Amino acid sequence: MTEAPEMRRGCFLTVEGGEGVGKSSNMAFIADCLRERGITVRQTREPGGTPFAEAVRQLLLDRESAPMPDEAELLLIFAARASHVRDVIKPALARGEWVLCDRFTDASYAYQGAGRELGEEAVAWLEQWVQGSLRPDLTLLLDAPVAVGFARADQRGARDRFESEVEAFFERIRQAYLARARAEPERFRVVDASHGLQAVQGQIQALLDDYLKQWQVSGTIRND
Ligand SMILES: Nc1ncnc2c1ncn2[C@@H]1O[C@H](COP(=O)(O)OP(=O)(O)O)[C@@H](O)[C@H]1O
Ligand SMILES: Cc1cn([C@H]2C[C@H](O)[C@@H](COP(=O)(O)OP(=O)(O)O)O2)c(=O)[nH]c1=O
Repeated sequence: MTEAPEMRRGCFLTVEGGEGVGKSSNMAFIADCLRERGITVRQTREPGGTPFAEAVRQLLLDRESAPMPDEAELLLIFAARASHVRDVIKPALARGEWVLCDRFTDASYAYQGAGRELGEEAVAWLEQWVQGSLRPDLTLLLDAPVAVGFARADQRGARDRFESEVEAFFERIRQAYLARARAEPERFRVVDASHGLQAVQGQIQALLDDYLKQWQVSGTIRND
């Protein structure tokens, strides 16, 4: 008999993409799709997810923050992540919950590794040190041209510290995300986020249905 997904160790699902592609708009939709199937979902975000990490987020996003070296930005992101991983993500997964996270370490590869041009090596080292073997099981990459994302993000309000960067920064980020998706096709699902919200949600629903079938068939239990 196939074991119900909620009986196993939880699944770690992340949502990634550039600015304004619709991550925040789709988080509740994804959580609802999973809950409708009886799955317990812990919805969270990065940078953030714990009081400490949310304080670091303020520092990172605030345009009035004192200028910081790119290396300091990367270290702050991993400082926040250490708290989030230890206090929220790992305990939830151990309880068998599904963790749905708005951005995770793929964002560090894309924004700091490629956008800030710090390279992959420093990110990979911090990833291993801070996370151990913890990696997302499934990553939905919402992809849209940079100009499309910004036209949407600008409707939302004033730009934060990251959003104030030049267009070339966001082109590097988009290409880095797409390259990561090509390198790990079994983990990534790329969603064409340039369409309207309903069409995007249709794609997401189909991808999730497909993934849930796989999850039920394989009966995967990971041992971190
Ligand atoms: N597929 C879509 N088509 C049109 N507008 C969208 C779509 N997805 C999101 N939006 C709108 O674009 C803006 C940015 O979306 P948001 O979800 O905040 O993006 P992100 O979290 O990826 O930066 C919001 O005003 C949202 O209502
Ligand atoms: C998780 C993470 C986020 N970020 C940046 C990307 C975003 O500009 C910012 C905040 O993320 P987010 O709240 O997802 O921004 P938005 O909804 O505007 O897309 O943090 C990094 O640079 N590196 C990281 O590792």
